[in-house]
Amino acid sequence: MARMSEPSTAPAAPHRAGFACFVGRPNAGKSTLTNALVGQKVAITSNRPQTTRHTVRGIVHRPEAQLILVDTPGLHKPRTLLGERLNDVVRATWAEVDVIGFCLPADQKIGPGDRFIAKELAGIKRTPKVAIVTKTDLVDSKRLAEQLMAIDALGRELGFEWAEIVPVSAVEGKQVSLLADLLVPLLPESPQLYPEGDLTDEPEQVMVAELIREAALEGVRDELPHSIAVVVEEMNPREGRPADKPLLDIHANLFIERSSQKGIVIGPKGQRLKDVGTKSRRQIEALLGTPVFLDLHVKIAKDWQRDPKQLRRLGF
Ligand SMILES: Nc1nc2c(ncn2[C@@H]2O[C@H](COP(=O)(O)OP(=O)(O)OP(=O)(O)O)[C@@H](O)[C@H]2O)c(=O)[nH]1
Repeated sequence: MARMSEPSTAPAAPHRAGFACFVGRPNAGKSTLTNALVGQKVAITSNRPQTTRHTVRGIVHRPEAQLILVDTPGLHKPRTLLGERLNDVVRATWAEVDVIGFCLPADQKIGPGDRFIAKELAGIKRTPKVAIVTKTDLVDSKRLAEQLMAIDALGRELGFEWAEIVPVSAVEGKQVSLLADLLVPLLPESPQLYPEGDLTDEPEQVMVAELIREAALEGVRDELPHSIAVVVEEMNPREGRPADKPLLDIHANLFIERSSQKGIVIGPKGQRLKDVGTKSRRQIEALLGTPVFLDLHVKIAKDWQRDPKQLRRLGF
């Protein structure tokens, strides 16, 4: 039966936009859920804990809302001063977002690691907290019901109430879009914060560019102290690769200021540039956890340091 479209007299719901971050102990399924929500691989997943080393954002675009997902590194029991500082960074991220999603795997009892995080969450009063039971495909409904009740009890025990408790399976795509539906009303009224079509703000590209720049500067820092800029133009998974043998194509330009610097960067018979490519490729592979094909070109952007337009293009 076709639905008649009638001119709407009700005022349009206000557009909402804001930030959400998923927290939870290692392996709770945060990255997989981010990818499922955004509908494209943006974060780094693996079955080893702690692969998410830096903030990765994915953006869910809807006509009425924009949900920006921030993936924070995990909070850990601090054993060192550095550990404490890192936790400060994590807490600062939590306090800045509009909603926090606390991921708890359905197939594991709430443990000390979860309690540690939940206690921290209790200290962040103003931000709404949504409990997300992940990996529901791994358990039966009885176990799921037990987990939902345990989570409800945990909130009460710590003196706060979950804005929502949502079971999802990112792998089966179950309730993933419902989760987005429930997160959106918790965001502030706001116009779009990112242009349509931006799936991530690509912090990975920035880090990749930085690794290439570091490798390119090695040994020539004195000759070319600040004259090298690197821009990652494209970063795409190679099509047609088997799932267990992915390859990431990265196209990057290495900008120098003058043609006289070209020889230094490229080296005799191109050997230096080759070494820079090999070295940075290894580091990029270690960072992203995937094999990489790196296509590196040297370009001249005349006096880019003095040209505001060029500087902006080069990401400064
Ligand atoms: N069966 C099932 N497995 C899942 C689901 N979501 C995640 N996993 C698996 O759980 C493991 C951890 O998932 P990640 O998304 O990397 O977990 P994370 O919380 O981001 O982990 P860290 O980066 O270590 O903090 C991976 O092996 C995923 O494939 C799910 O919905 N169902």
